[in-house]
Amino acid sequence: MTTTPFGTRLAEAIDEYGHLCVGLDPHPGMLTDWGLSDDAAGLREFGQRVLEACAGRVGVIKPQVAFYERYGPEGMAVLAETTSSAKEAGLLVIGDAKRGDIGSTMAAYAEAWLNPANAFSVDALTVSPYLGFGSLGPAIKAAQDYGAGLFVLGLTSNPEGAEVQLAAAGETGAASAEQGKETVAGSVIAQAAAVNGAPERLGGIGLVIGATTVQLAAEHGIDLSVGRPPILAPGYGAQGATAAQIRTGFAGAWDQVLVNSSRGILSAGPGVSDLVSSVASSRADLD
Ligand SMILES: O=C(O)c1cc(=O)[nH]c(=O)n1[C@@H]1O[C@H](COP(=O)(O)O)[C@@H](O)[C@H]1O
Repeated sequence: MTTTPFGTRLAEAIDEYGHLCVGLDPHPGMLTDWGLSDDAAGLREFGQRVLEACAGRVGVIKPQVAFYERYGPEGMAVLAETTSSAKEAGLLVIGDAKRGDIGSTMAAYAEAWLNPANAFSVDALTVSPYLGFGSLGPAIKAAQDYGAGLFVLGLTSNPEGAEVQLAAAGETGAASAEQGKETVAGSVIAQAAAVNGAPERLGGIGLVIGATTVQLAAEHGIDLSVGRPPILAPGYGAQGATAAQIRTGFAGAWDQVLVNSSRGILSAGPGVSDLVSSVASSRADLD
């Protein structure tokens, strides 16, 4: 059975449901605010309510793995269950696990998260290239083999990211980068673009570019539209970026962008109808 490539599936989801991605970040304080227990049962109920609010209203959700991992095996079982229910409801799932390791270990992470036969299988995974872009090779191969996607951390939304991401690129990275090659992030972004080639609509190897930091791309001569990577843009809402700033910041790359909102949506809970209203107003704000 051939799977439609992730870039194509994501482009269709954006066309149908717009640019909003809802983040499932069940902070312990949020479970309490929702009147739920701070355990796996609370986590399960949280996920069911968010999925009910999202199904048929957004195209993509992004569970943040750390909030499940902290409940041990029971939490990870809830993650697998929530992911599988989301897929059944027609949602694309980005697993936000930010994996990154030496190549041989990266291959095992890629199998765990991208092989559809495995319990945590997601449509796309967030990965860190800061052990060197080449260390992601096995994950890129797995993504291509399984028709899955990756979102490679480029310019992250947190202010501390700049000390690494905007440092001068070393010899190897700079030599292989054709644009924005002066910085580490520019080199990473250029190498992701090279893997994508020239896709019709969106490639399978995406980037994470913070909604709060996107202006750094233009300031450092980085063209985000080369290779048409899908772009996951966290930072809308709780971290302060507005829809107007995001549209201006991404400019010509806007049709590649998926804007994540986690606390901005979830703080409307615990009622499903309030979550639905919050999803609708964020979608209208962004679209
Ligand atoms: O990869 C991510 O999703 C990510 C990258 C980044 O640069 N900044 C960032 O905030 N994120 C994630 O996006 C989500 C943002 O959550 P809110 O600030 O509550 O909307 C969290 O799950 C973060 O882990």
